[in-house]
Amino acid sequence: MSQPEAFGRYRVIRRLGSGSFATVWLAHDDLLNYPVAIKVLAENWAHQMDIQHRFLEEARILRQTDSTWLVAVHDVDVLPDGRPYMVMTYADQGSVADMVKRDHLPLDEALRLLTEIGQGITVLHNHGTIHRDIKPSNVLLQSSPVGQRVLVADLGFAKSIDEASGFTAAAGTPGYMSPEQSIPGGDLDVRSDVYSLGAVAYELLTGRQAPRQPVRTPPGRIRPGLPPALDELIMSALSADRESRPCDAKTFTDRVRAIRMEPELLPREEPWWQRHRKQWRRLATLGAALAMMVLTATSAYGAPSMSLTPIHSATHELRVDVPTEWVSELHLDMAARPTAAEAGAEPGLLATTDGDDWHATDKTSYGVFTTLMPGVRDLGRVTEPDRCGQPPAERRVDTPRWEGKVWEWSDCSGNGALAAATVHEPGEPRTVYLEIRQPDYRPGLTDTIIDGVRVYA
Ligand SMILES: Nc1ncnc2c1ncn2[C@@H]1O[C@H](COP(=O)(O)OP(=O)(O)OP(=O)(O)O)[C@@H](O)[C@H]1O
Repeated sequence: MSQPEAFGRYRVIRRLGSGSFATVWLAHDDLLNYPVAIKVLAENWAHQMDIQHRFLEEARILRQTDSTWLVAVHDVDVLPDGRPYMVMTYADQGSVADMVKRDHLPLDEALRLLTEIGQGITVLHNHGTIHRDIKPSNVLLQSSPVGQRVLVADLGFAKSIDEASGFTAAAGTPGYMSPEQSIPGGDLDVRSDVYSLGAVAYELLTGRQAPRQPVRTPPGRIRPGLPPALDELIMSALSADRESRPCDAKTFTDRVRAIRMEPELLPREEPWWQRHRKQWRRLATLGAALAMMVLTATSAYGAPSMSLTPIHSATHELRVDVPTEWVSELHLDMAARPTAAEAGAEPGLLATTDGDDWHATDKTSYGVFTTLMPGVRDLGRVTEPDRCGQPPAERRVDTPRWEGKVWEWSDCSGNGALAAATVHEPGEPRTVYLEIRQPDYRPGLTDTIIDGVRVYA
């Protein structure tokens, strides 16, 4: 697609992206000296009256609501070839979808985003509008002098509450839309948006899309330590029966806000040394004082409230979430075992209760070792099956993010359980090798740790 020079008085800078119906460009308003985003309806849709009507309706709703929590529309016009366009606030920090892909969000940050998204949807509900397509990629982020602002966007499927109670065509995005939205002719109300808010909440907290209906796994099972009230709220929002959901976005948002205001409900996710990790990173190993601190926490092994701490490699290429109780020592360049090193494993990141004894399976040490290897490596080339005096149980990893294999020794020479895994992102010729040593055999925890691994380019 060639880049136009300008739309009216707005000088085009670059393309921001395209959706099903439109392309969005970054442009500059030279008169007011301000960047704007311009959404132009695609040529193939521009002459369909119903699509054109929907496009202008989106612009009208955004103009009329004029809210801090919604993308603002400053102007609409039509190009000489008949394509309508709208001039919007430019969200310079991408979308919540980018953010979730990039980072494991601290709980308070996830709840802040959720509250602000909920406020945007509340504005729409008060205006008499159902959004019908709430998802992380439709929530944009903008820098502001007082911090980051959330802007709910893309009202392409929005519908007036009055019209939605009659016949409504199926519309929305699978994975985020309520069960009733997928039934053509189903009548809708604001509780469809509450379902989508529940799905967004699930993803913000776990980094994973909410499961398909019926949803049986509460987010707290994937991210241990969430306040039970939050688990309950999200599971109720994701109910197939809309009578069981909070009755509108305001009710949902008020409950999120109340949970966020109860400090005792929030586990401390970030130990103090992690907040100063730049200074600590200079040290290869944390000292004995920290080891003492963590020894006092060992009674919490396996407790349902166990929290995870994100750990980054020195180059920030790798991130892994490790049970906080295991992080008494942090080694940024721990050598891999000889077999793994021969297969190309670099020295890696180790968070553990005892780094000296990490490779000795006849000694007690719990934690997570992770490193990167070039290419797609089979586990059998990276580690040996006879490490714990018994053959491992083998299973496959097959999640939307990771493919690979895990070997698990439920009792490794009487010193707890050991898991070794090689995983790669589909189509990515780069393997993450992990070793997880834990006091007892919990494959769910192994899966949570693997699922939380992130590799940055
Ligand atoms: N106001 C804006 N500021 C910055 N980027 C924007 C803005 N509006 C949209 N974008 C970006 O432009 C791209 C296209 O957006 P658009 O809303 O047309 O489609 P989409 O949401 O990606 O897909 P679909 O509408 O098919 O679900 C997206 O990457 C979106 O993040």
